[in-house]
Amino acid sequence: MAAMREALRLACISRHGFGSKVGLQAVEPVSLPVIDLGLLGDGEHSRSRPLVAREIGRACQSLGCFLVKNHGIHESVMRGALEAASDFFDLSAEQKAELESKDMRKPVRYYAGYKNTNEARELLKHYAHPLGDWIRCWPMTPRDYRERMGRYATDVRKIALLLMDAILESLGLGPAYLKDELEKGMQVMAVNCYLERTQPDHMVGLAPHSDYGCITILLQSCTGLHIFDKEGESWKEIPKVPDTLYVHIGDHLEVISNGKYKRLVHRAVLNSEKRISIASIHGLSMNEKVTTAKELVDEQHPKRYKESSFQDFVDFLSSKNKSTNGRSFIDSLMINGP
Ligand SMILES: O=C(O)CCC(=O)C(=O)O
Ligand SMILES: [Fe+2]
Repeated sequence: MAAMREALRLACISRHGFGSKVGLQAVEPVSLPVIDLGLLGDGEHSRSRPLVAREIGRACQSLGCFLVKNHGIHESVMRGALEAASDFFDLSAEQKAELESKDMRKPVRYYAGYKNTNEARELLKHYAHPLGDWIRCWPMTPRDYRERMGRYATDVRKIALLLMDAILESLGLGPAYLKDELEKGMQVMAVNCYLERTQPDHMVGLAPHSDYGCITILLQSCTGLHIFDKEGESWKEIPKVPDTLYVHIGDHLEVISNGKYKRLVHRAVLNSEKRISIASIHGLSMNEKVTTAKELVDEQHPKRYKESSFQDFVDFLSSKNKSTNGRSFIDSLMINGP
């Protein structure tokens, strides 16, 4: 009887839909390119650098994501960040509620999805760059949260800058392209905690979406991230590969590249254990407009996106469901519509 109910339930859930209801249907792990960052960091004249940049470009253009190894972040720093996050979510509901807000504009915000929705997710979102400006707004408890998360934030940002440099190079944009803007850019950390999957499982993780920034670097305690593979038209699971970090493309890189590199639609599902993920989102600063590189616009490739800033994204989120007709942020930027 239970098996029949399960079979019926699986048959009811659309296999490829973008719907937020995520069942237990089998989702294959995806095979991801693994980029050796050790070969990128050797300075601009390293012989391997152009090859690695090309490899990154290929990954951006095909799947829209890849893993990085030899990234230089010590295992203890990554473990420390995951533990600090876990310790924060272990605090009492009252303690966490002190940071609770529905205001998307707040630089530090706690949100418990299970309170009002069927999302079994808690989120602590905080700005992280410039770190000195924001860290004093981060949670004061657990006592070592700021130190442990701060160390990871600093390290992961270095990787983001290195990767953005290589990604822009792979687009044929000069070595100084957006260098200053990225140096001054935003880093937002979405620290997520998903409850373990229980039966009956009417709860979901995180609904399908793309991230607003240029790139997202994700650290996870166990599997639960799915990406939408456009070619296979199916969801695929991101494996957890020891010592690697996972990277995917956000809306603003799609805009810069005039659609050559597409944002990656992804979702999170529940695991049989509590899951922590830390998504570090990197882009230009609050009021800096992101525009399509003019080098990538010509008669055959007319400009496809309007310019926008991080502030525009936050405003968009704040007005969602009021005036956006269910459209995503990137849809709202497309000159000829989605
Ligand atoms: O938990 C995950 O794996 C994904 C999190 C995510 O997509 C986000 O925070 O934007
Ligand atoms: Fe995301």
